Amino acid sequence: MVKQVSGRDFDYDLFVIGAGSGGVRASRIAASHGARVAVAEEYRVGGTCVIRGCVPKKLLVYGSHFAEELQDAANYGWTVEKMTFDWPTLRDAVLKDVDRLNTAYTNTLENNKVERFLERATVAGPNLVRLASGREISAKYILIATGAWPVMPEFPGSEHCITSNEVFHLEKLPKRVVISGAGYIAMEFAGIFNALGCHVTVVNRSETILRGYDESLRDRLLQITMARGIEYKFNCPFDRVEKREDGSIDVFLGKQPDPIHADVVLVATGRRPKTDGLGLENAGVTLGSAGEIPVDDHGKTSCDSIYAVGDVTNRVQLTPIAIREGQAFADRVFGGKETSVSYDCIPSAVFSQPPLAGVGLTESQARQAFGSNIKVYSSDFRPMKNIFGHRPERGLYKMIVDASTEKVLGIHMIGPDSPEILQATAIAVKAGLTKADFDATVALHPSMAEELVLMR
Ligand SMILES: Cc1cc2nc3c(=O)[nH]c(=O)nc-3n(C[C@H](O)[C@H](O)[C@H](O)COP(=O)(O)OP(=O)(O)OC[C@H]3O[C@@H](n4cnc5c(N)ncnc54)[C@H](O)[C@@H]3O)c2cc1C
Ligand SMILES: NC(=O)c1ccc[n+]([C@@H]2O[C@H](COP(=O)([O-])OP(=O)(O)OC[C@H]3O[C@@H](n4cnc5c(N)ncnc54)[C@H](O)[C@@H]3O)[C@@H](O)[C@H]2O)c1
Repeated sequence: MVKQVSGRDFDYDLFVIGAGSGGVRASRIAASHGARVAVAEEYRVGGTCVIRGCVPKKLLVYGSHFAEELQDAANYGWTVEKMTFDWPTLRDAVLKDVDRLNTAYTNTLENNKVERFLERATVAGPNLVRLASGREISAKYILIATGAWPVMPEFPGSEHCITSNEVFHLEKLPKRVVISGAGYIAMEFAGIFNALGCHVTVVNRSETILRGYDESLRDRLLQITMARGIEYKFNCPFDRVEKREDGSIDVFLGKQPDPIHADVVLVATGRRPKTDGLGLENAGVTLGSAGEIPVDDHGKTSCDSIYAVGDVTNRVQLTPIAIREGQAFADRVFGGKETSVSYDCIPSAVFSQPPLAGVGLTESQARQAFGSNIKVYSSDFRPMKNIFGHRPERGLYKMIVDASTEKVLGIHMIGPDSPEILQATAIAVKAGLTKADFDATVALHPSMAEELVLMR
């Protein structure tokens, strides 16, 4: 059933700008409700997650993790004669998979009869979109799903640095990598390059890595990655970057006279909503201080005919959220369903090595909300896999519980496979289960996940 679509007054019922996670989902669902939908994409259908984010990143994590598996293999009786790694082979295989997904997403749009314009689009009015070719198209609704873009702070020589956009295309594996930032992208690529044998230096302007994650897990990650050879420079803003004649790069930090020598400098200092030059002023939509599009609970902007979903709204920059927002928009506006997105208990993970993952309140967030009326359970253990592999690294699981109701407020973990384990656990936290519910569940032995039902 199509709601509120007034027949043929407009070229389309919905025009979506941006064919990424949110835009593709919204287009497909709106079309399935009977809407006439078009989408514009200026780069490649699939968006950040598929083309230069989650998917190629995770494949590089898998690829680099073989180093650890191969080192440990000898303990299991394997002889690995000569361990060599070829970056172009991994890079090209990953890029080929990106091509496959790009085609799959394009087919999805085609199969759902969503018209595609492979060019940049801007907003020309409340119901009008202008394509780069100059063509103007009218639509009853416009959905902005243009995502975000890497921030490159201003410092001399920034043009010699790369961002996550370029990191998937490196010609050769660098010997020395300097990474600016200590958030998701920095920690994930620090792990990838370190595992592949590069010397990695993480430079951060503060002392905090992975703000928002539980402190004990962050400390554990820091400890393990330092032992693995990653160097950290904290409270060190970039002063300038200079390129030498041999193509290598000198990174000067703060007032330190001696530079760090690098072959690649990756800047991972956050992503800004992609609204520059989008023409939103033509529809009276004003932007927030970070360049984001402010929206109400249903994704509606200050203009009744314009909605926005995903990273461009700068709420939670995660793919499953962009997808949910796109789905909820299409179901509500074109399917007549009163749906909205719940932002409570969003599970998230950092695919560092080892990975960490969390859902719900961290210990310090719970203390802020509940004072001393919380209980913290933890399991600090050495995974069987690590013992056998002669790895001293320990896993750490934490459960934060409301002392009055025994309700589990948050679960946080670092250790092998923690994102896989956390996804299932997040169901229990979202459902509001108690510590007693966990305790009543029989352990699945031997596993790392059994620690969750054995915590004291
Ligand atoms: C390196 C990296 C790793 C990540 N890893 C994860 C992860 O593991 N898990 C996770 O949940 N999230 C991850 N993310 C975040 C995730 O990719 C984003 O949250 C998600 O892609 C946002 O979806 P979106 O639809 O809002 O925007 P996008 O997917 O960015 O899509 C926006 C699209 O709009 C297009 N566009 C922009 N402006 C215009 C215009 N004017 N005209 C036409 N087209 C336009 C862009 O080209 C793009 O294709 C990662 C991000 C990065 C950068
Ligand atoms: N596994 C995942 O789910 C995943 C992976 C990658 C990215 N993402 C999403 O993409 C977003 C962007 O990732 P990110 O790592 O670029 O951002 P981030 O917000 O995670 O980290 C940014 C880092 O840069 C530092 N920083 C910020 N401004 C700076 C400046 N001007 N100079 C120096 N340092 C500065 C911050 O202190 C922080 O350490 C994330 O917030 C996340 O939502 C998710």
